[in-house]
Amino acid sequence: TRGTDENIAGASTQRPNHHKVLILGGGVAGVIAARTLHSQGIEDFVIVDARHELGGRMMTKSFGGKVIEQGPNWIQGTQEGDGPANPIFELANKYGLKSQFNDWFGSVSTYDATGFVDFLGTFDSSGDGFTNITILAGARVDSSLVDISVRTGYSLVDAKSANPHARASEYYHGPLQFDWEYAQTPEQSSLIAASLGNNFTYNTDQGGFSDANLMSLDQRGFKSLIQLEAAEFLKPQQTMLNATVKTISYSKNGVTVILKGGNKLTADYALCTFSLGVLQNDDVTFTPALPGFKQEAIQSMVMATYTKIFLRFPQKFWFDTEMAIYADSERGRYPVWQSLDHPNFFPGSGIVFVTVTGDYSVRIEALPDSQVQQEVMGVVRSMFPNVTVPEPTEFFFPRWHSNPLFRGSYSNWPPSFSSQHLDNLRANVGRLYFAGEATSRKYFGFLHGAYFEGLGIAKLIAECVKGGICTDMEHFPRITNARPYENE
Ligand SMILES: Cc1cc2nc3c(=O)[nH]c(=O)nc-3n(C[C@H](O)[C@H](O)[C@H](O)COP(=O)(O)OP(=O)(O)OC[C@H]3O[C@@H](n4cnc5c(N)ncnc54)[C@H](O)[C@@H]3O)c2cc1C
Repeated sequence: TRGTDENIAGASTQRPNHHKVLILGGGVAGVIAARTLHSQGIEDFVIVDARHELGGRMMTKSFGGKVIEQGPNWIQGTQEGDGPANPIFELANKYGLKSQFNDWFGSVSTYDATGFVDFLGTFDSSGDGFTNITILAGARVDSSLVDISVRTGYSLVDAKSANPHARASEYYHGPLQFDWEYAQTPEQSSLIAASLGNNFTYNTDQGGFSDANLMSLDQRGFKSLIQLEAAEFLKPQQTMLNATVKTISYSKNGVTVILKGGNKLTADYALCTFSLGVLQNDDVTFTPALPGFKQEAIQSMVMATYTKIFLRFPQKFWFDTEMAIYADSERGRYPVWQSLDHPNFFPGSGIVFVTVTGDYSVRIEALPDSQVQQEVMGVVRSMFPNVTVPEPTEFFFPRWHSNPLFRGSYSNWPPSFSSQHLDNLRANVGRLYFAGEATSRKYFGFLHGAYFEGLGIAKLIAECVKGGICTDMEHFPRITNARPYENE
């Protein structure tokens, strides 16, 4: 139990309190930042994390005799030929991660409140608007037009979802694979950022990796790839686990961090990789308060929530496809189902899970488990009216939005967030730097976004540490309108 808040008190003699660099947070961004410093010959750093292990949102759970993923599950975009590779895919190959291609579009059954109803025709045609909406977004970027919401974009390309079947299809994989990917609605999301984000990851013509989604089934957990990578270079004194940061003081000369329990760490530089949600919720106090441009950026990006609800039954009674869509009259009500009791995944496990997102996730987190279970079972029974469905033997869902170490699952870019806001979200303040999935302009929301940000920002810090040029990252003190609202 190295480095708990309690035992650090007596550890001041064992470990120095001053370092060249403090890496706050040991998720993908933090571990890759540490590896980057190490590869630049900088060893005087320590990763500080509140949890008992590295990996951050890559978090597992034992459920129904299997190790299941509470957080990320898929390598989104892999590699085509010798094109650019998703670095998470490269780590998966390096560590022999057990994974399986997940057929999101070709292995789908469709249901509504009356039971099985074949609306695959509607589902397939809901993908047709995809090209149109990304073309629309690209044209707006080329002409420097302002951003609009994905909903406005859908309407402009005439991809209007008029009934529950169409709305459930849109939720799952409408033109931009919507809520199920972005964890918020088309109304809440930026057309430009969602379109470009999709292309940079999935579209090989636009520099993307591939359109494949590889699902981790590894019983060491998806997290094992980042933990194994860390084990290759980290020395025991370079991690401090079970250590919660309460206060970060920063200046042009250095950074001081106070942990829960009162212990103090100082450093020449610090990299904060805490989630956007943590920064938004004042879980950590900054002294001095972060400057206005930084606070506006933090509060303008959105921390969305994506919730997988797991159920285990004595035996399988459901669809034989990998996926199913349930079209409720209320959009976003228990819409996307995945069978883990499938020959490709965990046959014989009796496990199925359903995903909800955005405001619906926040809603269910406020309810007791028993009520959520009751609602979910109501849906299951309406999907399978001819089956006597028993209660599940196990039921679980994580509460990402309420978790003080995350406050949501990943960021989503709203239409009111400008490209300059992203620069401001990324920018350093004094010797305090920021990195994580939310600071990635191209790959926000993804594991590879966290990876590239950890890498890129740690390189900047390494240049500073090594005494090279250390300039402030570009930021915009004021983001202004092209035209004033009052023109008289
Ligand atoms: C439900 C869910 C599903 C997802 N699905 C996918 C997917 O399929 N594919 C994909 O590519 N991405 C997916 N993601 C996104 C992916 O998990 C993230 O982009 C990535 O893990 C973020 O890494 P990070 O290093 O930026 O942040 P984190 O992993 O959040 O790391 C930050 C660390 O800071 C620590 N911390 C926070 N506050 C404090 C504090 N006060 N003191 C000390 N430590 C603190 C945390 O414990 C954490 O370890 C999913 C995420 C979730 C939650």
